[in-house]
Amino acid sequence: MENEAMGGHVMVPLESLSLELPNGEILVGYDKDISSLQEDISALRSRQRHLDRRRREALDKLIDLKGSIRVFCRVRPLVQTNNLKTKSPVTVEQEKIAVKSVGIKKEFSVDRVFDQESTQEDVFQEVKPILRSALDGHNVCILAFGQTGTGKTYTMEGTDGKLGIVPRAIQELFSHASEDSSSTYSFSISMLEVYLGSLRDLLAPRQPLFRPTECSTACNLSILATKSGAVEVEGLTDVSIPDLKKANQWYCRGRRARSTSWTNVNDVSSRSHCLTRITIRRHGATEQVSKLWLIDLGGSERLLKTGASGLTMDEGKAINLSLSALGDVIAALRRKRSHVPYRNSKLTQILSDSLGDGSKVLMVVHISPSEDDIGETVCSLSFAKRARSIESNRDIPEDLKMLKQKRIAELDKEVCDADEELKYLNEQIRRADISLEEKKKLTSSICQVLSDEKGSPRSTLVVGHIDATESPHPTEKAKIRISHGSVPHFMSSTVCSRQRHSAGSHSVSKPRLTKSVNRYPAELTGSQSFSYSSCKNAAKARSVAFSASVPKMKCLPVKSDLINISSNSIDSTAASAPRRRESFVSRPVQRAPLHQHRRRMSSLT
Ligand SMILES: Nc1ncnc2c1ncn2[C@@H]1O[C@H](COP(=O)(O)OP(=O)(O)OP(=O)(O)O)[C@@H](O)[C@H]1O
Repeated sequence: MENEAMGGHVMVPLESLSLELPNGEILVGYDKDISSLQEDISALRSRQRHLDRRRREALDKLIDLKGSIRVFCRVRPLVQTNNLKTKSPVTVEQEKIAVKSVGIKKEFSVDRVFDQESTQEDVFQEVKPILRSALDGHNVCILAFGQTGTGKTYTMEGTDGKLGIVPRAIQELFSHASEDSSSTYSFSISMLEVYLGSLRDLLAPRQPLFRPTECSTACNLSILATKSGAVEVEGLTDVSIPDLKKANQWYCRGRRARSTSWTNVNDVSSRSHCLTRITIRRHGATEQVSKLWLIDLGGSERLLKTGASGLTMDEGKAINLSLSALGDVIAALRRKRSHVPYRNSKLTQILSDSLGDGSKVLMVVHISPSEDDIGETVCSLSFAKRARSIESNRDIPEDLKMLKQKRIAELDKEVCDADEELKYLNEQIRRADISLEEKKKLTSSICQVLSDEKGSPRSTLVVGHIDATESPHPTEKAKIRISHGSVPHFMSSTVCSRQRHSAGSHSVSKPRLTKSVNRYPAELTGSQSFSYSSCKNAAKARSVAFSASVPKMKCLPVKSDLINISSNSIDSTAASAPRRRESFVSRPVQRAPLHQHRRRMSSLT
């Protein structure tokens, strides 16, 4: 009987596995399989490291070319309170905003304009690349700036169903971390508010409500700078966020703490800066730590309002001071000045290690399209112009501009291609790791069975389960469940079999077609199998070139708790798939005794 499926179980000839049997005989195939698999994984990992390095370099160049301090402008839709009858003085193009009204005619250039119809998704797509920089180890700052009511909180936090940058960024970080098999990441979150020049920890254990003028210890945090230049807020709560759910819970809690102050203390949040910090730890050969700051700045209209008094005036002054200090710092960085005035405000002190060299800054300036707000709109755009790190395209000669655009497009493509290929490699490594694990488990199970039996090689082992209808001659006696570790009586060697075995080990068996095990055994359906040669898209096509150095692979299904080692006659999918038999069938001397064992098996059925 050729078919070794018995009682719904697939019988696996041991010559398909490479093991040292108790009698000293070596069965070739299995160990080699594991070591080849390990080699494959190591080749894939080395390709992954190489690609990741290339992607990082390209992304870094890309962001620097686009400007390490970038400025976007978002125009809020008109709201009921605006004068809807007059025509909006603001007109926009992709990178330009013109403000025209009586006595005013100004034009501003930014890196990207989001008009009134732009969605949260549109904005986030442009933010995404800078998040990769944060994951790559750079400190990153994303700031929302603008007059009160122009949509800073809408852009950063969003609303239900229209999530803003912060929740999307958190989601993106976790999603990337789960896909990247080259490193492991861990994240933690802190949230604080800068109000009237003091720092308030938004994630601190709850305390009785207090008025801002009566700040307790919770808002007297101080800023420390380490020798290496890193900045830390002393005593600031930093909560580890192991998963997205926990991250969102803590973020919501911080938001609530901010709005509670607002409710109870008369509009505090619109007169404070709210800072969310995600600390990213990338664990690899060395640990890399970076900070992602997501900042909802206080409303800038306070700069222009002079009629305020009392607490409102103090708040206005505080915001005025910190925003102009921020403008000074960014302008000094842009001009590459040797002295950068970080110490002029708490806000710039906290951010001093995240605005300068090696950091990436993105400022989203918010404006209102209404005629009523034209003064504040011009003011906000002037701030943006000062902050922008690169010369506007208008000041660059046409040929240089084209050259730059070309280079940006090339780098963009390089990053995208590398990303796609990395995704593909990650998946391959994940699958190969699963296969390796399964193989190791199988080996140890087989060793267990063999050592239990002391000195008698078995011809076949049942290591999986198949549909009973596909098992032509089920014989209960012939089953060996590896998990039980027990061996049926018929599997024990007899005097005859031992004689045959010793005779056979000296003779060359006739070439008989044996059921070989796939290198990556178990239920190899088309969708589960993977190889470079099956690549369909560009990234996959590139992998084909690489496949010359990496052997083709097939994988185990993730959920397989029973390993179905298929035989040709049982698994038609596997039968049609290319098999790697050479490691098993080309050693007749080693197969001989097993071949004879199979004959004995056949006679039992
Ligand atoms: N792009 C937009 N699309 C739809 N609604 C928006 C948009 N921008 C802002 N809004 C709405 O305008 C209102 C004011 O927005 P938001 O509170 O975000 O402004 P803000 O700049 O954060 O104000 P503050 O400085 O007082 O915190 C909100 O109701 C918000 O939902």
